[in-house]
Amino acid sequence: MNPAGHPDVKPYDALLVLSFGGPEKPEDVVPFLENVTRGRGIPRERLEQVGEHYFLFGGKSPINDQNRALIAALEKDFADHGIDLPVYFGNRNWDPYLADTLAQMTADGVQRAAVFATSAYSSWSSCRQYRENLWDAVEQTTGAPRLDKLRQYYNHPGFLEPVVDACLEALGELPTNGDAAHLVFVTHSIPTAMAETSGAPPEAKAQPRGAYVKQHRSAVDEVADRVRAATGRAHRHDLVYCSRSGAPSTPWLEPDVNDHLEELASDGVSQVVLVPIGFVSDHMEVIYDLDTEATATAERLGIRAVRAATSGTDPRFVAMVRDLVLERAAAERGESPDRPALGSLPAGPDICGAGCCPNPRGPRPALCGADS
Ligand SMILES: CC1=C(CCC(=O)O)c2cc3nc(cc4[nH]c(cc5[nH]c(cc1n2)c(C)c5CCC(=O)O)c(CCC(=O)O)c4C)C(CCC(=O)O)=C3C
Ligand SMILES: [Fe+2]
Repeated sequence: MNPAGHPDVKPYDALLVLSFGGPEKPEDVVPFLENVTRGRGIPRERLEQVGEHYFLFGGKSPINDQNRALIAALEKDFADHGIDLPVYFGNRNWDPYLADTLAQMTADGVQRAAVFATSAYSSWSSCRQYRENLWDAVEQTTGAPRLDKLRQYYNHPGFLEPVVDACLEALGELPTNGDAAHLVFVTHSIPTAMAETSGAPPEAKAQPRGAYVKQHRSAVDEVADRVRAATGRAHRHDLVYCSRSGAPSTPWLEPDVNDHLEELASDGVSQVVLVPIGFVSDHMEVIYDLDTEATATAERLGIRAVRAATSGTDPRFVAMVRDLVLERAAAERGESPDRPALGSLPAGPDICGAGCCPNPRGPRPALCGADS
């Protein structure tokens, strides 16, 4: 508490919500895809397909609106808790671009901001690439504020508890309350090489190499345990992947959700809940890869599929962001805050380890790490 009796956010004077970005209208789709894939060797064919996913939804991704809704919920939550902290919004791949937002924060006199990225797990794509983006933006901005990226939150109760409830709700929509339903936990596929080096530098033989999959398994087991405790039934469950990209010759994490559904159908499974455990809102991967493509696959196979909700603006998820800011602020003041974490892995570090989650295309400077 600060002298006014409000939670103490010192040394922070702003929060930055950092996300992926997405197109807002059809003309944005191609330039957006160019931003995402510059220098990545994504085959032209794949890009055309992904463009079609966006055009199917009018050329607009829901992700920016969802982030604006999260920010509105955060502003209300902060106000309700007597926290005076402006919230800024910056993206990696689309307007509002991170560099523009940082220039605005600088002009507004922000000195030191906490950064919340809309990506819960560790890997180059989901963590270090955002840290590289922060470095680049700070480099371009004279007098930029100091930025502290908040820890990964895949095992935070405020992230996992809404997922448990979403599973229960989805089960309730199935005949006989999803008695025999499989829980199909889905996350974004990444190249297996990126998955292996996630969490630690390539030369490290020790834990936590392979953090991306380990973190997902820990989250999945925790949710499945809690669903079992609530229903009194042990639902069979698996971790599978969506949105594979890249060259066909590069191995990515498998099985793909559609192949997995084929497998389940041949085992006689007739009900599934698709749980987007890798995502925090219903962006394009969720509404296309799961709600459109995987749902059509399930239908074709005679499997009844219900998709569980993402955290979105669930009040517990919003409160988690507040808790992460307060936790980090306390740590930066030299206190020893509680670090809530569920499952088999401890709360992640505030400062990423040296060389963790390396960039597959070679080292690039990144903010918010022991090697920054
Ligand atoms: C781990 C991970 C997350 C989850 C963590 C996080 O949220 O950050 C994520 C999220 C997202 N990915 C998104 C969109 C895209 N990702 C692509 C390509 C890629 N993603 C990768 C990984 C991830 N991606 C990778 C290794 C590539 C290959 C190219 C590269 O090495 O970078 C491509 C290119 C086309 C294609 O090939 O699919 C697009 C359009 C959107 C926006 C959705 C919307 O618009 O609503 C979101 C939230
Ligand atoms: Fe992606």
